[in-house]
Amino acid sequence: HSSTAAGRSGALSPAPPLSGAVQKIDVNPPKGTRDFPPEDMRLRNWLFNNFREVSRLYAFEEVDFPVLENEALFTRKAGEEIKDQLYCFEDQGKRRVALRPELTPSLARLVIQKGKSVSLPLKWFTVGQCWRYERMTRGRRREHYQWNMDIIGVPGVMAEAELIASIVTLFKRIGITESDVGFKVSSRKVLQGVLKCYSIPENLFGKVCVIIDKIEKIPAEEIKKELKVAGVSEEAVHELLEVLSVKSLAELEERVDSCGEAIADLKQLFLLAEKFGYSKWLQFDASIVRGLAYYTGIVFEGFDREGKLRAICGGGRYDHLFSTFGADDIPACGFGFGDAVIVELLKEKGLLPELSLQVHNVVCALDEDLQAAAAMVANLLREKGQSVDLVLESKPLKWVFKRAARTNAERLVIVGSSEWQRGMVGVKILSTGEQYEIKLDDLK
Ligand SMILES: Nc1ccc(Br)nc1
Repeated sequence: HSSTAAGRSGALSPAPPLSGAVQKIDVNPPKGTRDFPPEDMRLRNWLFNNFREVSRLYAFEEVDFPVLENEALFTRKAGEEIKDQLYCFEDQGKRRVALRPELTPSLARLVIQKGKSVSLPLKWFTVGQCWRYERMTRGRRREHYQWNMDIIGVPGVMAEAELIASIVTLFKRIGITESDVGFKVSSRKVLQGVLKCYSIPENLFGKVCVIIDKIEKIPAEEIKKELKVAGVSEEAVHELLEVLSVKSLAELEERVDSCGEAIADLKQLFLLAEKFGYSKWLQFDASIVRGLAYYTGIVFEGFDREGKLRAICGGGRYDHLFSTFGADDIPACGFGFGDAVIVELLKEKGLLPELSLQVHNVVCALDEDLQAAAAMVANLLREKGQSVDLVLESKPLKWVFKRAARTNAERLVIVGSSEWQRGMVGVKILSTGEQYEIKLDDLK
């Protein structure tokens, strides 16, 4: 809304074209993006307030970053979809910039920027909009909001256990139980072990994980071909795919002796899950790798047990992200929790909350020259912390009653001239219909 003098006086506002034929703008938001009209915004605020409350319970500090970042933050060379779909452009200063597709690189950038001025461990959270440029052929969204929680500076799996605990807390708060969702958990150290066994160079690790993450999305032959093109030997490819189909930690222990570290981490995590009281939510699943190149250890994703939806959330350990930005490495882990799949799940489970506009008072003047008096009454109530929907034009009482019903007002405060002369106002309690007069000073 223009608050400049020009806006008020209209001095600079353009004159309507003489022809009167004004081309109607497209009132829809850009392709792949959403508006949040009041009802949708109430649901979003309800969800985000739960994100924030859980973050507070776990003593995480809120941080935020620009949605626009230097493109270099995301130009990893591991063939990730997130890179292929980067929403990037050259700005008017000829800088290569991008709308962030995820939040972790921004977080790492800020941690490096803060350097020695922050003491570890850091526990930071943010809720931010993330973008991708998806060819509209697939008609998917190009933006979503993610809740991110990250623990920076803790090498042990207590950090991952704490992060998963926070997500369990969130699920419980919104009515989701372990019969609705679970977490598939694995460790990328399993793959690292295999690659080492077959002396595949370390620098292929990220790329191999990104390819393997597509295992349920593209045929195995395609996976094998991409791995071979990436430089993985035939026998290593075979062993990789074998390992991914292992069904239990015990079986993994038997099969691959190079997974010692992975198994130790996973055993520790399942033990901690027991202590945290959420072991029923977890299951080992060797095929879980996640599609981000920078994970290096435990990885996990929240899934719906009916198998109808995409992953609800996902995360893991990323101990070398900082060195890819030219800084000293700091052990780190975190997760992202999107705002879309969870709403689909709540719909499926009939758990969407009923959220309506709630107003304490509708205040109206019975005639034009009492508008100022009505404004005084509104001000008095607002100073007492009460919400007031002040009727801003003279309207028939019938209109006011309808308005009060639509805003679920608790009561109607009517300013009429005879009452006002006596320092009184009329009150109608809308739930009971009870009606009475009250001295202005006694209005609370
Ligand atoms: N990374 C990303 C960004 C935006 C959407 Br929608 N999905 C994934």
